[in-house]
Amino acid sequence: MNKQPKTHPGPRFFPRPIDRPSPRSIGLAALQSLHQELSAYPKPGLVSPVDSGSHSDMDAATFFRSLFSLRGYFREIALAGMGNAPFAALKELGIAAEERMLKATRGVNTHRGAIFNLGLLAAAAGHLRNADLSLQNEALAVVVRERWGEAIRLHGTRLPRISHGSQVAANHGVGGALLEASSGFPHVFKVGLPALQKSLHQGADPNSAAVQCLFALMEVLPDTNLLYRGGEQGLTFAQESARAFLAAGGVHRPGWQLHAGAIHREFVALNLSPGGSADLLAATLFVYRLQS
Ligand SMILES: CC(C)(COP(=O)(O)OP(=O)(O)OC[C@H]1O[C@@H](n2cnc3c(N)ncnc32)[C@H](O[C@H]2O[C@H](COP(=O)(O)OP(=O)(O)OP(=O)(O)O)[C@@H](O)[C@H]2O)[C@@H]1O)[C@@H](O)C(=O)NCCC(=O)NCCS
Ligand SMILES: Nc1ncnc2[nH]cnc12
Repeated sequence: MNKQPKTHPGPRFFPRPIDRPSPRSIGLAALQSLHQELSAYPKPGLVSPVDSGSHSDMDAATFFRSLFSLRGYFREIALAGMGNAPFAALKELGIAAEERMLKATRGVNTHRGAIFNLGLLAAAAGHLRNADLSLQNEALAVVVRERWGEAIRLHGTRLPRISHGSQVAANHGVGGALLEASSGFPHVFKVGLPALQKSLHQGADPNSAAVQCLFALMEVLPDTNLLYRGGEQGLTFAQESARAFLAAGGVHRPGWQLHAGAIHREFVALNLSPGGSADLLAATLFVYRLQS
């Protein structure tokens, strides 16, 4: 009999897992990403270990306490994603994490956006791991959009109209965190990730690449924190500052820290803070870690 060499039946039959992160490693990656976002400097108007930017009610220590309170949450929500949990179950975990965060910070909102954004991405990572599917390309985005997108939209219509985000939605007609999540984090996958990867590829160190990524997000994101504090004028100012920084070469220009530092001081003088962009920077760093 003519013996044929054994061939691999191909990916259709054995979707070869490229990456199978455990819930524990997903949780760790989320915390590391939030820590990396906090440490990045200079970031316009935002809190870092160097200063509190435009925030009088919090500093880096507040963020560390907040991070400590979230240490079990991302692992738990990844596990829920592995168990194919519906959005209602994820929401319960998110609300409980928000309560722990507010207790740890004595009522200051440090990580509400991150609990929501990175929580959904962690659940998506758990879901893909359970199905033995790769996390590469836009797989995480597709899971969030297709599994939970509709429920997130519905959740948004039922929220009490008291949050800053919902006031901005009513006054300026932008969708903020809810629209970003329900549509599968387009700013993370189409803006943040390419900017981070390109900057690293061009030789930037991790801190500089994170700052470059933040400016790329700020240039285009309808950031509800900027709109809440500065109205349309504040958002436009922030987007134009980011555009000018990037057009001048961003972090790839020698001495870029002086330019970024000057923008930081302008934001502080105007009491502006791009909190939504900072959250999406953390979400981008998280996706990058999961895919690396
Ligand atoms: C669904 C919720 C997250 C509620 O969202 P909503 O839009 O109603 O409102 P906010 O309470 O304003 O929170 C949304 C936060 O999301 C971040 N964000 C802003 N723009 C965008 C964007 N375009 N895309 C993605 N994310 C965005 C941002 O987070 C950062 O800002 C927070 C600080 O904000 P604030 O309290 O307004 O503080 P200051 O500017 O300092 O105000 P003052 O000092 O002047 O008072 C900080 O947390 C950053 O992370 C937005 O603020 C949610 O509440 C909800 O439903 N939660 C329960 C469900 C859940 O979490 N589930 C998780 C698993 S599914
Ligand atoms: N570093 C930071 N400073 C202020 N608000 C934020 N929201 C998320 N990260 C932040």
